[in-house]
Order: sequence, then C-alpha cells, then structure tokens
Amino acid sequence: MSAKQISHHLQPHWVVHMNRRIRSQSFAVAFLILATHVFFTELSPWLYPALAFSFLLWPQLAYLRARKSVNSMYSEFNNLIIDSVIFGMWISGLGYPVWIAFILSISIAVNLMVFRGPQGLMQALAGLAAGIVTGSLFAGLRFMPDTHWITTTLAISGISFHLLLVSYIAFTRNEVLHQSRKQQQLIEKELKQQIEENRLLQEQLQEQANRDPLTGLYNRRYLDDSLHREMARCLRQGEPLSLVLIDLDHFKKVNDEYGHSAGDYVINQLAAILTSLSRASDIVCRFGGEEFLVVLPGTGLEAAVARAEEYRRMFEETTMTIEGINLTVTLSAGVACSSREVLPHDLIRQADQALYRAKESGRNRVCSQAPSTDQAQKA
Ligand SMILES: Nc1nc2c(ncn2[C@@H]2O[C@H](COP(=O)(O)OP(=O)(O)OP(=O)(O)O)[C@@H](O)[C@H]2O)c(=O)[nH]1
Repeated sequence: MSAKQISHHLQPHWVVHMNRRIRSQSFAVAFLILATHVFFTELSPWLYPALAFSFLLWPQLAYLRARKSVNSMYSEFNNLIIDSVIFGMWISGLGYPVWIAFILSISIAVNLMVFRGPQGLMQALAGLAAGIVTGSLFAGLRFMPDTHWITTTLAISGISFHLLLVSYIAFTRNEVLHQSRKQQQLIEKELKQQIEENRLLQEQLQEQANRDPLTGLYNRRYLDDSLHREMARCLRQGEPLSLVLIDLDHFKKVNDEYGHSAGDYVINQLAAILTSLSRASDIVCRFGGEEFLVVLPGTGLEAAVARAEEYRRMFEETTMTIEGINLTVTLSAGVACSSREVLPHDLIRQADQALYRAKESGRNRVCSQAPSTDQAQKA
C-alpha cells in the first residue's frame, strides 16, 4: 500500500478537526475585521480578494492538506506555522494597525501554545517575524497604527469570540478524555475480574481433576503425581514414609443386600473417618472401588500400624443406619514403610501383600509388610 493509499485509510488526528473548526470560524471573523479596516482606511480594493484567499479559502485548503497527509498531526503543525506567516504579512502589509496586530498575534500564539507548549509560542513568534519581513518586502515600510472604532469593536469582539471558542473546545475535549478514562478504568476492572474468575475456575478444575467425585478424597491420578514427590522429599530429609492400604470386608455383600447407594454411603462413611483421623500432611485417597490408600510422610512403621489400627477400630465401631437397618462393616489394612530408596509401585505392592495377608488371616485386621514385624491384630 502506498503512502497515498495509507493516508486515505487513516483517520485525521483530532487536532486537525479541532483546528478546522477554530480556523473556519475565527478566520471568518478576522476577514470581517480586516475588510472593515481596508474599507475605512480606503486601501486598495485588490486587498479584498487577497483577504478572502487568506481568511476564507486558506482554512479549507489547510484542512484538506492535513487530512490527506500520512502524518496529519505534523501537517497540521505546519499549517499553524503558515497561519503565523500569513498573519505577519498582513500585520506589516497593513502598516501595523495596533488592534489587528494584537488579535492576530495573540490568537496564533494561543493556538501554537495549546498545540506545542512554550516551544509552540516561540514558533508562532518566528512565523510572525518571517511574515512581517516578507510583508515589508512587498508593501514597503509604513506605519498606520490607528483603526476605526468599528474595526476596534469588531477586533475586541473577535478575539473574545476566538478565546471563548478555544476554551470551549478544550473543555469538551477534557470531558471526552474524562469519560474515556472512566470507561477504560471500567474495562480494566472487568478484565481483572475475568482474570481472577478464570484463575479460580482453573484452580477448581485442577482440584476436580485430582478428586474422587463420590468421596471428595484425592484420586489415583493425584496419588501418582504426589507419592513420588513425597517419597523423594522424605528420603532427602532422612525421614520414613508409610502407606496404609485399606479394603472393605465383604463389601459385595453390602451392595447385594442393601443396594449400591447403601454401598456408596458406607464408602463415604469410611472416607470421613480416614479424613478425620489423618494429619494435614497425610494424603488420603480413594485407590480403587472399595480400596483406599493413606500416605503418611514422616511416619515409621510402628506409628503407621497404630494409625491403621485406629482407622480399623473406629470404622468397626461406627454403626450406619440404612433404611432403618443398623449396619456395621469392617475393613482390612496392609501397612508398608520405607526409609530408603524404593520405587513407589514397589512400596504399594508391599502394602498390597500385607493387605492380602490381612484378608487371608480372617479380615478386620491390620498387617504390616515384613512377616517378622507383622503386627496382625485381630479385633
Ligand atoms: N456401592 C459401590 N460399590 C462399589 C464401588 N466400587 C466397587 N464397588 C463394589 O465393591 C465390591 C468389591 O467386591 P470384591 O472385590 O468381591 O470384594 P469384597 O466383597 O469386599 O470381599 P473382600 O475384599 O474379599 O473382603 C464389588 O461388588 C463392587 O461392585 C462403588 O463406588 N460403590
């Protein structure tokens, strides 16, 4: 796309629109003021078309020039410099009429000051000086400071009109800025809220992905991730880590006799007991259908067996009422402990073997990994 094509696609800077408004209105007033001066001082009638060009046609040309430019802001700045040169030419060309010189100089100084600050003011003065020199070259040096009272009155009204117009535009612009800033703050607030909601949702999803939907305990997936990590941590810190693998006794019978939802109720009761008897650092998870695994970091075999025994006793003593029938269920547990480097699935296998022995030796009991240290405790 060429620079020319780009310029057609770009919206001119808001300053271009603002200056078009100021130029069209204030320059028309200036035309009237200077025309009355030419009329009352009986200057050459050729000055009327020159005035019309400077104050009626130029504002439109300046706007078109800035609008078509790729950098409309820069082009508009040049327009203001041209304004000041034109004003300087009229000031010296008309023989320095005081009121006219005053309104033209102050208006261009204000415009460039609004546009570019003190630097703009200096540029306005430089443009005026260049115009004055050029005007003197064409019209020679003459000095006619007086203006007719009608021209003076028009000049005072004109400059007042111009300053009020500029102030009003600045005020409306400020309002627009204020509104858009408020809107931006609202958007920012909404964005922050959305980000926070997304974060919470992500956390929830992550949590859900790690939880068993029936009991709310951690699931097998979470165990796979965390057991490895916990074992490595305990090994690093020289601490033991124990596993308690739990299985409900004759659970099939519960399902068969009381229904699947009664079975679910029993599973939930056991989950609540395991959670209530565990520490915050323990990982309680549902390992399979009616199997549970508790990871006890920093716990030796003896303490782990004692804990498993607590689970067993409390569950056995819990009477569950299902559809008016009182029911007690028991559990068997296998305990394994490691204080040296061992693979997670090997430790689970040891706990499983202990559990198998607990089942084999009559259920409702806790067995630990090594036959020599078995602490089978029948209730
Ligand atoms: N209600 C319910 N039952 C389940 C769930 N998951 C597995 N089960 C049941 O648990 C029972 C397990 O039965 P078995 O593996 O034969 O074991 P058991 O009857 O407990 O016998 P032992 O383990 O040898 O004492 C099966 O009937 C499964 O259908 C569950 O989420 N809810």
